[in-house]
Amino acid sequence: MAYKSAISIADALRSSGRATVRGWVYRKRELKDKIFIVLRDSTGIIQLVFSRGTPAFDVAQRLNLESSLVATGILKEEPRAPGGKEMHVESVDWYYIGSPYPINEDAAQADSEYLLDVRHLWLRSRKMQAVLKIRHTVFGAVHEYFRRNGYYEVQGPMFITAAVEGGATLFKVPYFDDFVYLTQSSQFYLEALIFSLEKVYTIAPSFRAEPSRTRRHLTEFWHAEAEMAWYHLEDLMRVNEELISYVVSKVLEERRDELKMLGRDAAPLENIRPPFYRISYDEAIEILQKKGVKINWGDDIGADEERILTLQFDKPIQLYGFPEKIKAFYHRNDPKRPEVTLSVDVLAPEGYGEIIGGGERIYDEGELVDKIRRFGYDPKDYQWYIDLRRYGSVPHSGFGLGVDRLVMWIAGLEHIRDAVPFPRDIRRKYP
Ligand SMILES: NC(=O)C[C@H]([NH3+])C(=O)NS(=O)(=O)OC[C@H]1O[C@@H](n2cnc3c(N)ncnc32)[C@H](O)[C@@H]1O
Ligand SMILES: [Mg+2]
Repeated sequence: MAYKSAISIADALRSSGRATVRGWVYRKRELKDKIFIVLRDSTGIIQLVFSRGTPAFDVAQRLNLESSLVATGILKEEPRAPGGKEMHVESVDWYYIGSPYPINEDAAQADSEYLLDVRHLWLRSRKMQAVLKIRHTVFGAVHEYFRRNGYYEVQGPMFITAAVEGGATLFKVPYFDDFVYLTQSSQFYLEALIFSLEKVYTIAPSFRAEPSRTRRHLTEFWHAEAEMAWYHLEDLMRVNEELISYVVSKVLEERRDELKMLGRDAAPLENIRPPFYRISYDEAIEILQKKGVKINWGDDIGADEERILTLQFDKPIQLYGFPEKIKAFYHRNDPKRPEVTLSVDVLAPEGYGEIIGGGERIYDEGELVDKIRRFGYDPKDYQWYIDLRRYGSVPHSGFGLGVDRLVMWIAGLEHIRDAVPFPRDIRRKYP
């Protein structure tokens, strides 16, 4: 196969003399005696020059945008070409013309809904390629952080039978002659696993029937969750800061070109290291009220309020101590202030807001059953979860990180859909 001897475009740009490259037509410009094709692969782009009177020129004339080809030629310095080099093509060793490509060169102006309709093709764009590489680095760094710090990777089921984060966002699906829900969070299963492995994590999809279309909600999102036996809120906040700082440092180490490609100013990311700002829910309410926000103690702090808070700080905020009534039933109440919980959300700066939700879990059986009832649930629906408190229960904490939201912030994206290869929300289930 001709393309077996091909080198990557990144390697070609570092080479000289004769070489073979392979990839897809990214741009094409036809002059009377020359055709310029910008070829792309997963490593970059290079200008190919075809001269009239050669068999290669005849092939080049027939190629469409996104036609695939393998070409051999001589590499020459050319400061005006991308990467400062171009290839004068001697032969096209293999090619696939394909149909006229439905996304034209000024695609950036195309309607965003159209680009979502053809996302399976738009993934080939330089912008999406950059996002996907940043996403790859983020996922790898999350795995790395946990594995280097003594966590075991585990998996919870995707089919569950009871709400973790409230019944309003459950997807109910038929299950033979019964029904189940798609998982909202693997948390409860990780809590079972700490009695075996003590520190566990998973990166898996979570599903939320979110009725609204916002720039940070999906109906299917990637959720990095962890649970740690013997950890209290202070330990958890340290883990939050270490994890986020490590992920950001890896993106800065590996993906500066991609951040530049996206026009993302990396300066705000240089500052992301422990300690983050730590403000209580009480302090947050005061800050917001002083800013003229009509909010009272006990109200939830939503996206708009988070935006105002995060624009005040140049690092993530660990917002802790939420009132009991605005957090899920499993959150442990502060023994010194029963009206608040030992909970913490991490808010990303620059207006991005919540990326992590977590806290200490109730570990006393009676306290848990009482709170399940007070929140209007039936303890029978949580029997196995209550069992965890019946046998050798221990203090423990955990959290869930929205990985798509983390990618959205780090890459400086406007909408969470741009952080995901095939995004799903209330009006998007195709392709
Ligand atoms: N193991 C745990 O303690 C996790 C806990 N049960 C939980 O699900 N918390 S959370 O609802 O705040 O969701 C956690 C994070 O998950 C993200 N998240 C939560 N919901 C979404 C939607 N709809 N779309 C995208 N991302 C979402 C967001 O970053 C949240 O901070
Ligand atoms: Mg939350």
